[in-house]
Amino acid sequence: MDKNITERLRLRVSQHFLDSIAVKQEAEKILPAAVAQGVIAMTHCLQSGGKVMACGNGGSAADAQHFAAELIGRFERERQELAAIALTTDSSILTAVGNDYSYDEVFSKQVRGLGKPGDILLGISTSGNSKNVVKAIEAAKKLGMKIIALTGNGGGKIASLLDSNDVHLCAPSTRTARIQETHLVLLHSLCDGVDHLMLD
Ligand SMILES: O=C(CO)[C@@H](O)[C@H](O)[C@H](O)[C@H](O)COP(=O)(O)O
Ligand SMILES: [Zn+2]
Repeated sequence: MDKNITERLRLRVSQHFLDSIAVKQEAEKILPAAVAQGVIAMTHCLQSGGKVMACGNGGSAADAQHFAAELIGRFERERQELAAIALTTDSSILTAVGNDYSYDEVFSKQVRGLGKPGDILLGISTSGNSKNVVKAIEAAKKLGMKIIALTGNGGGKIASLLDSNDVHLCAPSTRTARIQETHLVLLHSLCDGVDHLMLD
């Protein structure tokens, strides 16, 4: 392998780490209090018989699934199963609703089908503008659900839909990869906080 290529790639990787660290350091200054609000809301919802529904596209779909797995399975410690579902996993629902209605409706129809007042919608969008997440939030709010939104890029359209009952965790970056990396820390912080309130 050409030494120049190796060196160029090594520098790019170093820069990814440095950029990711910088966004996380900025996030640490502005987001912990809002995460605490999210933890309290989620714990209250779960202990009152409610559930958390999570959605997002692409990497954020993976994040939604990752989060639901840690509530149903476990995070770092053993505890009871917690009611969480990712709205990104049923390919029959996703293809039928996408085909018969619109891809914009794939999450909102599940929210209307499964959601109850007191449940939480965890909506994840790095741009804050994905229409299917926006419509899911609109549907959830109509049902009396609370929203925990993970966004970036200033929050996009999603920011304008949220009110003081909701929790907005906006990663301070415009770059999708950096926002997603910060979202993972936020999701693990939510898991850790719920475990802390339930187990300690
Ligand atoms: O994971 C990545 C890029 O890192 C992509 O798959 C990305 O998630 C997709 O482009 C999504 O469709 C972006 O949607 P959003 O985060 O803006 O709502
Ligand atoms: Zn995890």
